[in-house]
Amino acid sequence: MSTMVNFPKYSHCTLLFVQQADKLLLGMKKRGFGVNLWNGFGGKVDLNETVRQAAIRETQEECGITPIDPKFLGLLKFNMNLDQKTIIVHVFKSTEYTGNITESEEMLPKWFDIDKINYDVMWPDDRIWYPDMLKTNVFFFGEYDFQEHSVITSSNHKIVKEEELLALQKQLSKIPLD
Ligand SMILES: Nc1nc2c([nH]c(=O)n2[C@H]2C[C@H](O)[C@@H](COP(=O)(O)OP(=O)(O)OP(=O)(O)O)O2)c(=O)[nH]1
Repeated sequence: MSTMVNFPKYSHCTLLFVQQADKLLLGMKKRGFGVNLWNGFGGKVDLNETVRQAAIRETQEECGITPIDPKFLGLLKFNMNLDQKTIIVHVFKSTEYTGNITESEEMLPKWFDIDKINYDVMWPDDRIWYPDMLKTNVFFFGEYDFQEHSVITSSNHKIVKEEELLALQKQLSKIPLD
């Protein structure tokens, strides 16, 4: 039985990664939630857009590129005790993009060697699910209880089938994927 604490208020976010061979494009968040942490590109889904549209838009806004054919590969559910809300994050990955990588007001983008990713300067859950996110054709679901923004009190990460992920997406989010 799950011991996770679910809060009534949900917010729906995206996170998009660009991975090419042994490199991953990340951005250092320059302001707001998760400031100074390296992360994929993303943010809140706006009214009247699909989750995938939000993932593309946020990436364009934050680092100037348009990701091609982003694949939906994971869902993260964060129960934030401090803010008394649950954040649902839809995770995507692209291998191709158009445009030039540029710094924005929100993010400083940089390519990392995958084997040199420094999880000490990232959200604490990232070290749990990145290894699966970095694989090909692996789909995952994770649920995390946060005490403060840097402290996880319980976690549950699992690999799922793509159909299960799509069913979970429908269950957890009223916003359509496409
Ligand atoms: N890697 C990782 N990303 C997380 C975690 N928690 C969390 O919200 N995120 C991501 C999801 C979103 O991409 C981002 C938060 O979105 P945001 O607050 O920057 O949203 P936004 O760009 O719409 O911001 P704003 O315009 O309202 O300032 O952080 C986490 O634990 N790990």
